Amino acid sequence: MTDGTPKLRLYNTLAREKQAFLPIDAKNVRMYVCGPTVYDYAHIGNARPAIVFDVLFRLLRHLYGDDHVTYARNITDVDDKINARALRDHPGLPLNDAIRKVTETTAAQYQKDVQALGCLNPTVQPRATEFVLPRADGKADMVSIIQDLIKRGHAYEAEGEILFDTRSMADYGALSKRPLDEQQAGARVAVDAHKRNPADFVLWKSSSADEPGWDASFEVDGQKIPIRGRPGWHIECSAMSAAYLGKVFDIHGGGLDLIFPHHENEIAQSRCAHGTEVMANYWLHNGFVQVEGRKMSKSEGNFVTIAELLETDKFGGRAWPGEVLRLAMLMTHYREPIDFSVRKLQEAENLVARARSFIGNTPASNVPSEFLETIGDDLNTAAALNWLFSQRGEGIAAGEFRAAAELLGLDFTAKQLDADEAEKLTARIEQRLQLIRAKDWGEADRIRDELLAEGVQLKDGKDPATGERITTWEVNR
Ligand SMILES: Nc1ncnc2c1ncn2[C@@H]1O[C@H](COP(=O)(O)OP(=O)(O)OP(=O)(O)O)[C@@H](O)[C@H]1O
Ligand SMILES: [Zn+2]
Repeated sequence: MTDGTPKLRLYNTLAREKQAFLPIDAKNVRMYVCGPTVYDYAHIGNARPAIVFDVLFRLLRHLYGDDHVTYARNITDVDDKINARALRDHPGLPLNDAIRKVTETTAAQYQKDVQALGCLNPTVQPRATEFVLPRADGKADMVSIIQDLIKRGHAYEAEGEILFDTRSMADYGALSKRPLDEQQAGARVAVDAHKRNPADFVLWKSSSADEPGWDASFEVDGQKIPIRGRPGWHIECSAMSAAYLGKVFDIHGGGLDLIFPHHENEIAQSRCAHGTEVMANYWLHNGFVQVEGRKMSKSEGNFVTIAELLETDKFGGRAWPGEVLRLAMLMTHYREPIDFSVRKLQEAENLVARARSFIGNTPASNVPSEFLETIGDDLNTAAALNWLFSQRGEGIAAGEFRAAAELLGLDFTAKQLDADEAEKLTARIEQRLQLIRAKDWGEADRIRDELLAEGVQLKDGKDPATGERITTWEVNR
């Protein structure tokens, strides 16, 4: 950074090309990422945006300074899927209590999951329900944004709903490159008879007595229309991003599936409510985690939860450490699809083991400039990791290796064992000794390699008194 300009280029979905990243304010670089809808455990697919944008957050902090980046990732805690889950799981509770139970446990589990994957906490994690009605602190809220949209002629009321009028925005569809006419062709007109245009979407919908709702009233053509209701999904992000990052900010991220309709509609709402040319300057989208060529998703039922992967033997007959999953994700460029497999995790685990034995307990020094440049080229973690591992033993110092890995959020130093871990370790060593006695060398080696990847090095020897095989261990710190 000799000329003072950060070397970062990002593929911008809005422009369909890689562009030099120039922040609006280098003293406060602002990024918003759509977070989880908290009704169920997060799966490996949901882990991908958390990891990818955590790497970008770390890189931005590296380039602009830790205190000069604001990263907001919301928690969607109002959604019809949440209501359904609350009714199913807690039929005895009043609906609001049941909903709170579902959202609080799911959100807490999500925090635990992403922390285990080495993700930093975002600067702020707003919850949608706190941004529905006008706030005492004057931060942006959904009801006021909807009212502004009505006032500016971009929204209308029909059958107890407030809808966004897509025809009122000249360049609606610019992000997904779907012209309105195309969208109209396949629309189910009969179902949406109350809409002016088939592409119009809900900003606010009325709630029945047994649905969660907020008392709001909207002024339409000089008339107050009270609607006890709930927000549409898209308006949540328009409000929370404006609340923390302002009307126009730098980066907006999420998975590829969010480009349309979610991000398209966020843009429509925010730009039309605020009268701005853009909502965010750079739109980034991660590719899918796939299983046999299909997107991992709850509705497909082809998912493994993060908790299952880390804590049970559901995937590949064993539990996997968080940094192995993280590395496995970063071995593919964020815009490419990842086919998720046991082999991929094993490959990552081998690399973790090699990195551990190389780094030992060396403290971190400087991030090598070639590594930084490669990451700065549209977050090319795959190429950067290739380069890094090819340099091991070829001149790069262990401290530089460690600094580079830390920039990706990969901690390759071994942890100290607590009592619980020590007990588990003893059991695995005993299990391995039994396998050796049974001449099952393959399985015995697998346990040794697994432990190595976790930072525990086994040493085989003989008890000098009895001549019996014994195993000692040390932690690579
Ligand atoms: N298979 C996947 N690969 C990569 N990203 C994904 C995948 N599935 C969901 N995401 C992303 O995870 C984030 C969290 O989204 P959300 O909680 O709404 O998940 P979801 O859409 O309910 O998941 P699902 O698609 O399984 O229903 C979004 O950015 C979404 O794009
Ligand atoms: Zn969003």
